Amino acid sequence: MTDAATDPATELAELAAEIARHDRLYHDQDTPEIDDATYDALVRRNRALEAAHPELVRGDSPSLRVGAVPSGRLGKVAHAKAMMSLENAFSADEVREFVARVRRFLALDGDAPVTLTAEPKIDGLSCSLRYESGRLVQALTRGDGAVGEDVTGNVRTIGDIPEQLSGEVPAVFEVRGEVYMAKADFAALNARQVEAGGKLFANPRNAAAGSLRQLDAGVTRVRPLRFLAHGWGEVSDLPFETQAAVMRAIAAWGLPVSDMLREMAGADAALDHYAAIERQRADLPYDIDGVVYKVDRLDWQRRLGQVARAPRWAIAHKFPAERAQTTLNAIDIQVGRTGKLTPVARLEPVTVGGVVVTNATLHNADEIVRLGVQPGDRVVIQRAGDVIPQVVEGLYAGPERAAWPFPLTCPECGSAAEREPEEVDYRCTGGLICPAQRVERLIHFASRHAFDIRGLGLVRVEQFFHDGLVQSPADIFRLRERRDVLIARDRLADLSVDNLLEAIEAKRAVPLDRFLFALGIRHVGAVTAADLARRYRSARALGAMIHAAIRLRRSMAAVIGETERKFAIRREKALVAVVDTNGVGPEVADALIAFFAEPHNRTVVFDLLRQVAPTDVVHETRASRVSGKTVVFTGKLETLSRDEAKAQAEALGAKVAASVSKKTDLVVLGADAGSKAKKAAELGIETVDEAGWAVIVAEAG
Ligand SMILES: NC(=O)c1ccc[n+]([C@@H]2O[C@H](COP(=O)([O-])OP(=O)(O)OC[C@H]3O[C@@H](n4cnc5c(N)ncnc54)[C@H](O)[C@@H]3O)[C@@H](O)[C@H]2O)c1
Ligand SMILES: [Zn+2]
Repeated sequence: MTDAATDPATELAELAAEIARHDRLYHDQDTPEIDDATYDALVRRNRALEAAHPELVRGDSPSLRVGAVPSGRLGKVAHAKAMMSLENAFSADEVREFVARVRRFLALDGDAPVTLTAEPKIDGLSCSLRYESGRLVQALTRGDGAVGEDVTGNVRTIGDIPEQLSGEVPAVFEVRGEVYMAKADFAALNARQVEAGGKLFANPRNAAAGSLRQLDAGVTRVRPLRFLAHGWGEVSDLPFETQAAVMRAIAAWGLPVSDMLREMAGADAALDHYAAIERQRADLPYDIDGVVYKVDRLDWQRRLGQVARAPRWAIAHKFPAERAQTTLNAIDIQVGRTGKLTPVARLEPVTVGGVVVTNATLHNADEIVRLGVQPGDRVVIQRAGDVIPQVVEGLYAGPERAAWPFPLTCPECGSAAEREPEEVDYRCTGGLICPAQRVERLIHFASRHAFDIRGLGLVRVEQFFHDGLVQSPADIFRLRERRDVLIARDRLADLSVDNLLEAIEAKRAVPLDRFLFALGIRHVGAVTAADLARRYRSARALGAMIHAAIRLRRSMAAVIGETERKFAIRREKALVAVVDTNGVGPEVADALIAFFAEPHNRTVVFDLLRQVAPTDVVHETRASRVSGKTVVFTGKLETLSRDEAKAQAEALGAKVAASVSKKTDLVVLGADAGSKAKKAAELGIETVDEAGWAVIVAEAG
């Protein structure tokens, strides 16, 4: 992923892909790459963007999904009834609001209480056990909620789960609950793994998931897994009226149910039980991360129904973070894959909630100023569950002092670190040479809208990078000199080596806009690259403009009394005038020139220019009805791909936008055009169908 473009639609697309990737790593592969706090921050960002731009909510939005599609070697089976997730509450007020929402939804009057069940939220993985005539016939993991993995054989090795239920069990009854590992068993398992030189598990949840989802049930058998029931799926018959009554029946049939499950009248009683469970938390034999409340009456549950990924009649009340004091020993800067600089606090080790903490995040430069912290200070840190610890308070009380100087160069590559006026994060500008960013940039470079080198995707770029074959874009074009090395590698067959080299050769001449876009300059997306290419037409003309802009940028200095922010804005304005291109505003101009002002980047670009020649833009855009206008395509086009339609519009001098707004001049409606068509009608914007568009293209001079 690149950070070249930041319009909300692009960001939502990137978030959808990024969150889906972490869902796969966490839920499917049991190997999360990021901690839960970082993950939760992505989810929150996504929600905030969706709330601000409801029209941009994607079909594959993370807010509409549960877990991840199983990809492993275990058999996949569709759930008879979807398995859902839970909404979260983080405070007593949010719990009261949940109950108030239930009352409003059901239009309950008076103050008759809403009875809730309350029970611990166990940190394990969801499993659905299907009993037919009381016999266990199938066990499935949650998967993506619609399709789970068949773990029947594995589940049969778990002592808590009976083969045969006793008593009057409905003909079909799916018990749902949590497979988990007790804390002591987890510690013992990891100790055994150390001795055997095996893989260590990060936490009990991870160990439980890894142990249950084994191809060989023999492995599962020797892993100490447990089970607690907390609900049900498909049932042939449910002769009960409340959640609590069903849970009592499940217990009577022989399955474990939490002994802390209670029925409570109203939010306040439930909150008391929450406090009681929290007091016992540390002494419980298993990890819990909150308390789950459910509306007790089943007829009300049915009326309340569900939203996209969770029922309306239940909520998980998460435990708050835990805090401790310690000494801040040092502040280090970490560089992310997109060049973001994150300050990390190195701490005197301290135990918080049973875990030894040595690092905590400080988020960004502003946060350091806000906390007023410096190395040597006492600080308060906080962690919640598996969440990354953070510094939440500085305890320095001495005389006033200057803020800790945030480094203005990237610790990985020495390039300048810059921050835009409206942004909190500093970023490394050495995109093409910074080791922290290079793999991402190379993937972007070869991707479809950039150089479009077939066969050079993520996997190969990563291999080539780690093998030292490709460190910069120009190296890609030197691969032909390394044909022997490529062939000698066991991972590539001759034919595919030659196909790849051919695909690379074909790109020695590439349109100027693609060349520019491929550099992955912040804010220079495909559209901006095309604008610039059309304006300057040749790499030489573009280079001359950039050269002039860099000189101007160097010669500008802040005037007395001017803040950093004001100066940055004044500088951006001046650069916009030099760049002088429709569609290029201050942010883009600044990013573009900052990129080329960095000597390392210029070296990489010149090196690349020895290998490839960007082709000049020769075609004038044709005069047409839509020249200078903004066009939006929506729905499914029959005769054109989206890319081709966009190219046509651009060739006619039009600008293509992703969403309909007051600035839109024309909306082209494909089949099944949905909300955008409606919006166009509301705003009174001209629309044409695909045939109408073809006429406009044909008419153009
Ligand atoms: N670090 C990462 O990369 C990463 C990636 C994905 C998800 N996550 C983490 O996973 C969590 C989200 O996962 P989720 O969607 O499964 O939600 P969740 O685990 O927070 O809550 C839903 C689940 O709770 C379980 N549960 C436990 N006790 C229950 C009870 N008494 N009644 C009902 N259900 C009970 C059920 O299995 C249910 O599916 C977040 O905490 C997130 O941070 C982390
Ligand atoms: Zn760097």
